[in-house]
Amino acid sequence: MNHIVSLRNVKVKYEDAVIFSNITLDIAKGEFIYLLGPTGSGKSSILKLLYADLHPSEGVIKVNDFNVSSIEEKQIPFLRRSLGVIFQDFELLTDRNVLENLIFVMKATGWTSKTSMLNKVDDLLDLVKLPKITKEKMPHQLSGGEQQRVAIARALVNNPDLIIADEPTGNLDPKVSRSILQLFTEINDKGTSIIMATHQHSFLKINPQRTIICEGSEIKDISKEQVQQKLDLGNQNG
Ligand SMILES: Nc1ncnc2c1ncn2[C@@H]1O[C@H](COP(=O)(O)OP(=O)(O)OP(=O)(O)O)[C@@H](O)[C@H]1O
Repeated sequence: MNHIVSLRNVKVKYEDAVIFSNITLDIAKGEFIYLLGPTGSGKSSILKLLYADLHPSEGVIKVNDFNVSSIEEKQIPFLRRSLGVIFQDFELLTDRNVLENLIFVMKATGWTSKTSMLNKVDDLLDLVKLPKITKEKMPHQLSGGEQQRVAIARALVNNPDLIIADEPTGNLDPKVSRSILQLFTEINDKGTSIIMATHQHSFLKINPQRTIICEGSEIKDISKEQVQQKLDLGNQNG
Protein backbone atom coordinates (compact mmCIF):
# COMPACT_ATOMS: atom_id res chain seq x y z
CA MET A 1 0.00 0.00 0.00
CA ASN A 2 1.09 3.52 -0.79
CA HIS A 3 1.51 5.38 2.50
CA ILE A 4 1.99 9.09 2.85
CA VAL A 5 2.83 8.73 6.55
CA SER A 6 4.37 5.77 8.29
CA LEU A 7 5.39 5.60 11.95
CA ARG A 8 7.11 2.47 13.24
CA ASN A 9 7.66 1.81 16.95
CA VAL A 10 7.97 5.47 17.72
CA LYS A 11 8.82 6.64 21.22
CA VAL A 12 8.42 10.29 22.17
CA LYS A 13 9.65 11.90 25.31
CA TYR A 14 10.35 15.36 26.66
CA GLU A 15 13.31 15.05 29.02
CA ASP A 16 12.17 12.21 31.30
CA ALA A 17 8.45 12.35 30.53
CA VAL A 18 7.41 9.63 28.07
CA ILE A 19 4.51 10.89 25.92
CA PHE A 20 4.29 7.85 23.63
CA SER A 21 6.04 4.59 24.40
CA ASN A 22 5.63 2.70 21.12
CA ILE A 23 3.31 3.88 18.40
CA THR A 24 2.89 2.49 14.91
CA LEU A 25 0.65 4.22 12.39
CA ASP A 26 0.21 4.21 8.62
CA ILE A 27 -1.78 6.80 6.69
CA ALA A 28 -2.68 6.01 3.10
CA LYS A 29 -2.50 8.59 0.32
CA GLY A 30 -5.78 10.49 0.17
CA GLU A 31 -6.95 9.60 3.70
CA PHE A 32 -8.59 12.07 6.07
CA ILE A 33 -7.73 11.39 9.70
CA TYR A 34 -8.86 12.95 12.95
CA LEU A 35 -6.53 12.99 15.92
CA LEU A 36 -8.53 13.16 19.14
CA GLY A 37 -7.59 13.00 22.81
CA PRO A 38 -7.68 15.06 25.97
CA THR A 39 -5.50 18.11 26.50
CA GLY A 40 -1.89 17.09 26.91
CA SER A 41 -2.40 13.62 25.41
CA GLY A 42 0.12 14.28 22.64
CA LYS A 43 -1.84 15.29 19.53
CA SER A 44 0.39 18.25 18.71
CA SER A 45 3.45 16.13 19.46
CA ILE A 46 2.44 13.57 16.82
CA LEU A 47 1.94 16.36 14.27
CA LYS A 48 5.28 17.95 15.18
CA LEU A 49 6.99 14.62 14.53
CA LEU A 50 5.62 14.72 10.97
CA TYR A 51 7.10 18.12 10.10
CA ALA A 52 10.33 17.47 12.01
CA ASP A 53 9.71 20.00 14.75
CA LEU A 54 10.13 17.18 17.26
CA HIS A 55 12.40 14.17 16.92
CA PRO A 56 11.51 10.73 18.27
CA SER A 57 13.82 9.11 20.79
CA GLU A 58 13.22 5.76 19.07
CA GLY A 59 11.57 4.49 15.92
CA VAL A 60 11.22 5.32 12.25
CA ILE A 61 9.06 8.06 10.71
CA LYS A 62 8.48 8.43 6.99
CA VAL A 63 6.48 11.26 5.45
CA ASN A 64 6.09 11.87 1.73
CA ASP A 65 9.15 9.74 0.91
CA PHE A 66 11.31 11.60 3.46
CA ASN A 67 12.86 9.53 6.21
CA VAL A 68 12.01 12.13 8.85
CA SER A 69 13.50 10.26 11.81
CA SER A 70 16.96 10.52 10.28
CA ILE A 71 16.49 13.69 8.24
CA GLU A 72 19.41 16.10 7.92
CA GLU A 73 18.84 19.69 8.98
CA LYS A 74 19.31 20.97 5.43
CA GLN A 75 16.58 18.64 4.11
CA ILE A 76 13.92 19.91 6.55
CA PRO A 77 12.82 22.90 4.37
CA PHE A 78 12.23 20.46 1.48
CA LEU A 79 10.14 18.20 3.72
CA ARG A 80 8.09 21.19 4.92
CA ARG A 81 7.63 22.44 1.36
CA SER A 82 5.94 19.13 0.55
CA LEU A 83 3.43 19.66 3.38
CA GLY A 84 0.83 22.24 4.31
CA VAL A 85 0.76 23.03 8.02
CA ILE A 86 -2.14 24.90 9.63
CA PHE A 87 -2.39 26.11 13.21
CA GLN A 88 -5.14 27.19 15.60
CA ASP A 89 -3.92 30.80 15.72
CA PHE A 90 -3.51 31.18 11.92
CA GLU A 91 0.07 32.55 12.22
CA LEU A 92 -0.32 35.08 9.43
CA LEU A 93 2.25 37.87 9.20
CA THR A 94 0.38 40.72 10.87
CA ASP A 95 2.36 43.55 9.22
CA ARG A 96 1.44 42.58 5.63
CA ASN A 97 -1.75 42.20 3.68
CA VAL A 98 -3.10 38.89 2.42
CA LEU A 99 -1.45 39.15 -0.98
CA GLU A 100 1.92 39.85 0.64
CA ASN A 101 1.43 36.96 3.07
CA LEU A 102 0.93 34.55 0.18
CA ILE A 103 3.69 36.03 -2.00
CA PHE A 104 6.08 35.86 0.97
CA VAL A 105 5.67 32.07 1.15
CA MET A 106 5.87 31.69 -2.61
CA LYS A 107 9.15 33.60 -2.83
CA ALA A 108 10.54 31.69 0.15
CA THR A 109 9.77 28.43 -1.64
CA GLY A 110 11.38 29.34 -4.94
CA TRP A 111 8.67 31.06 -6.97
CA THR A 112 10.06 33.86 -9.18
CA SER A 113 7.53 34.74 -11.92
CA LYS A 114 5.32 37.60 -10.77
CA THR A 115 2.55 36.63 -13.18
CA SER A 116 2.54 33.01 -11.99
CA MET A 117 2.43 34.17 -8.38
CA LEU A 118 -0.48 36.58 -8.96
CA ASN A 119 -2.42 33.94 -10.92
CA LYS A 120 -1.81 31.39 -8.19
CA VAL A 121 -3.03 33.82 -5.50
CA ASP A 122 -6.29 34.28 -7.45
CA ASP A 123 -6.70 30.50 -7.82
CA LEU A 124 -6.04 29.96 -4.11
CA LEU A 125 -8.54 32.60 -3.02
CA ASP A 126 -11.14 30.98 -5.28
CA LEU A 127 -10.35 27.60 -3.77
CA VAL A 128 -10.81 28.83 -0.20
CA LYS A 129 -13.86 30.87 -1.25
CA LEU A 130 -12.60 34.34 -0.40
CA PRO A 131 -13.40 37.32 -2.64
CA LYS A 132 -10.53 38.93 -4.58
CA ILE A 133 -10.80 42.08 -2.46
CA THR A 134 -9.38 40.02 0.43
CA LYS A 135 -5.93 40.38 -1.15
CA GLU A 136 -5.72 44.00 -0.02
CA LYS A 137 -6.85 43.34 3.56
CA MET A 138 -4.57 43.19 6.57
CA PRO A 139 -5.07 40.13 8.81
CA HIS A 140 -6.64 42.27 11.59
CA GLN A 141 -9.32 43.40 9.10
CA LEU A 142 -10.49 39.80 8.65
CA SER A 143 -12.67 37.59 10.83
CA GLY A 144 -11.14 34.49 12.42
CA GLY A 145 -12.77 32.27 9.80
CA GLU A 146 -11.43 34.44 6.96
CA GLN A 147 -7.95 34.43 8.49
CA GLN A 148 -8.05 30.66 8.70
CA ARG A 149 -9.08 30.50 5.03
CA VAL A 150 -6.03 32.62 4.18
CA ALA A 151 -3.86 30.29 6.26
CA ILE A 152 -5.32 27.33 4.36
CA ALA A 153 -4.61 29.09 1.05
CA ARG A 154 -1.03 29.64 2.21
CA ALA A 155 -0.72 25.95 3.11
CA LEU A 156 -1.84 25.04 -0.41
CA VAL A 157 0.68 27.26 -2.24
CA ASN A 158 2.85 24.34 -3.33
CA ASN A 159 0.03 21.80 -3.88
CA PRO A 160 1.02 19.61 -0.91
CA ASP A 161 0.03 15.95 -0.81
CA LEU A 162 -0.53 16.19 2.93
CA ILE A 163 -2.15 18.86 5.09
CA ILE A 164 -1.33 18.81 8.80
CA ALA A 165 -3.85 20.83 10.80
CA ASP A 166 -3.40 21.40 14.54
CA GLU A 167 -6.73 22.48 16.08
CA PRO A 168 -7.59 24.56 13.00
CA THR A 169 -11.01 25.53 14.37
CA GLY A 170 -9.99 25.96 18.01
CA ASN A 171 -10.47 29.75 17.84
CA LEU A 172 -13.65 29.74 15.78
CA ASP A 173 -17.34 29.57 16.67
CA PRO A 174 -19.26 26.37 15.82
CA LYS A 175 -20.83 27.66 12.58
CA VAL A 176 -17.55 28.96 11.19
CA SER A 177 -15.85 25.76 12.35
CA ARG A 178 -18.28 23.71 10.28
CA SER A 179 -17.59 25.82 7.20
CA ILE A 180 -13.84 25.32 7.67
CA LEU A 181 -14.42 21.57 8.06
CA GLN A 182 -16.38 21.68 4.80
CA LEU A 183 -13.40 23.36 3.12
CA PHE A 184 -11.04 20.64 4.40
CA THR A 185 -13.50 18.04 3.11
CA GLU A 186 -13.42 19.60 -0.36
CA ILE A 187 -9.63 19.74 -0.34
CA ASN A 188 -9.54 16.07 0.66
CA ASP A 189 -12.02 15.20 -2.10
CA LYS A 190 -9.46 16.54 -4.58
CA GLY A 191 -6.96 13.94 -3.30
CA THR A 192 -4.97 15.74 -0.59
CA SER A 193 -4.44 13.71 2.58
CA ILE A 194 -5.42 15.46 5.80
CA ILE A 195 -4.50 14.80 9.40
CA MET A 196 -6.35 17.07 11.80
CA ALA A 197 -5.97 17.32 15.57
CA THR A 198 -9.22 18.53 17.06
CA HIS A 199 -11.31 18.66 20.21
CA GLN A 200 -14.50 18.93 18.17
CA HIS A 201 -16.09 15.48 18.37
CA SER A 202 -19.07 16.85 16.45
CA PHE A 203 -16.89 16.75 13.32
CA LEU A 204 -17.18 12.94 13.37
CA LYS A 205 -20.92 13.22 12.89
CA ILE A 206 -20.66 15.80 10.14
CA ASN A 207 -17.86 14.03 8.29
CA PRO A 208 -17.08 10.56 9.73
CA GLN A 209 -13.45 9.57 9.11
CA ARG A 210 -10.81 7.27 10.51
CA THR A 211 -9.94 8.51 13.99
CA ILE A 212 -6.79 8.13 16.06
CA ILE A 213 -7.32 8.61 19.78
CA CYS A 214 -4.33 9.54 21.95
CA GLU A 215 -4.53 8.31 25.53
CA GLY A 216 -2.15 7.04 28.16
CA SER A 217 1.00 7.14 26.01
CA GLU A 218 -0.68 4.98 23.36
CA ILE A 219 -2.91 5.49 20.36
CA LYS A 220 -6.16 3.75 19.47
CA ASP A 221 -6.91 3.47 15.76
CA ILE A 222 -10.62 3.48 14.84
CA SER A 223 -11.38 2.86 11.19
CA LYS A 224 -13.86 5.00 9.27
CA GLU A 225 -16.25 2.01 9.19
CA GLN A 226 -16.04 1.58 12.99
CA VAL A 227 -16.66 5.30 13.47
CA GLN A 228 -19.71 5.03 11.21
CA GLN A 229 -21.00 1.95 13.11
CA LYS A 230 -20.67 3.75 16.46
CA LEU A 231 -22.56 6.73 15.08
CA ASP A 232 -25.32 4.47 13.68
CA LEU A 233 -25.65 2.68 17.04
CA GLY A 234 -25.81 6.06 18.80
CA ASN A 235 -28.62 7.15 16.47
CA GLN A 236 -30.56 3.89 17.05
CA ASN A 237 -30.27 4.28 20.80
CA GLY A 238 -31.82 7.65 20.53
N1 LIG B 1 8.52 21.37 24.63
C1 LIG B 1 8.01 20.60 25.62
N2 LIG B 1 8.76 20.32 26.70
C2 LIG B 1 8.27 19.53 27.70
N3 LIG B 1 7.03 18.98 27.68
C3 LIG B 1 6.26 19.24 26.62
C4 LIG B 1 6.70 20.06 25.55
N4 LIG B 1 5.71 20.13 24.63
C5 LIG B 1 4.69 19.39 25.11
N5 LIG B 1 5.02 18.85 26.31
C6 LIG B 1 4.16 17.97 27.12
O1 LIG B 1 3.83 16.84 26.33
C7 LIG B 1 2.49 16.45 26.54
C8 LIG B 1 1.76 16.40 25.21
O2 LIG B 1 1.63 17.71 24.71
P1 LIG B 1 0.88 18.03 23.35
O3 LIG B 1 0.96 19.52 23.15
O4 LIG B 1 1.41 17.15 22.29
O5 LIG B 1 -0.61 17.59 23.71
P2 LIG B 1 -1.98 17.91 22.98
O6 LIG B 1 -2.78 16.66 23.00
O7 LIG B 1 -1.71 18.50 21.64
O8 LIG B 1 -2.63 18.99 23.93
P3 LIG B 1 -3.74 20.12 23.60
O9 LIG B 1 -5.01 19.41 23.27
O10 LIG B 1 -3.82 20.90 24.87
O11 LIG B 1 -3.19 20.95 22.46
C9 LIG B 1 1.91 17.43 27.55
O12 LIG B 1 1.98 16.84 28.82
C10 LIG B 1 2.82 18.62 27.46
O13 LIG B 1 2.89 19.31 28.67
